[in-house]
Amino acid sequence: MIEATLCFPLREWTPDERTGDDRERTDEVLLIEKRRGLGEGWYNGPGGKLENGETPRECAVRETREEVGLAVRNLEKAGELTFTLDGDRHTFCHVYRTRSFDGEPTPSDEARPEWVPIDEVPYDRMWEDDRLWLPAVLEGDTVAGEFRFEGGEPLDEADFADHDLERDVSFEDRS
Ligand SMILES: Nc1ncnc2c1[nH]c(=O)n2[C@H]1C[C@H](O)[C@@H](COP(=O)(O)OP(=O)(O)OP(=O)(O)O)O1
Repeated sequence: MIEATLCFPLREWTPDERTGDDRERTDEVLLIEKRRGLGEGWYNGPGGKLENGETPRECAVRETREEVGLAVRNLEKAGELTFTLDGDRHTFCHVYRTRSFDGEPTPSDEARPEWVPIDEVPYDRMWEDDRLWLPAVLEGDTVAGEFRFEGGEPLDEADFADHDLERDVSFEDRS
């Protein structure tokens, strides 16, 4: 089974007096438009597969740096998601959020970053399961879930079948 991570950097959006942009204050989340690999063309958080010897937290920090050039710190564990394919466990994904980071997001070969107000997340351009668990993560809750896909590899072309989801979960493993 693949072990992977997702990281959702958050910031408070403040009105811009210079440009007169005075939309209501809201949080924004840094999403990426994936340029290659699994989920290509869809929005997601920065993240990817663990490398040898790496902890999930180290992986989330590395992937966020590699994909969008942001140095994230103080990651808070927000979710544990299992994706199954045709009844077999395919990917186990650790989800983090953070409000601590240095740098400005910049595009890479893998990803185009975009700050998005949390009430405008483009769920119609994301993995089908994201709309089920990401709102809770962006609201500060914790989640654990299993999301079942059917139809064979690759996972991003399989059909989303059903799921189980728990909120307000505590994680024994603080990785
Ligand atoms: N169903 C679903 N919803 C939301 N997010 C995901 C899924 N399935 C997934 O695999 N994912 C996430 C988990 C990972 O963050 C990415 C997939 O990682 P990938 O881009 O393949 O990993 P990298 O290590 O960056 O890839 P390569 O470097 O090997 O190209 O999607």
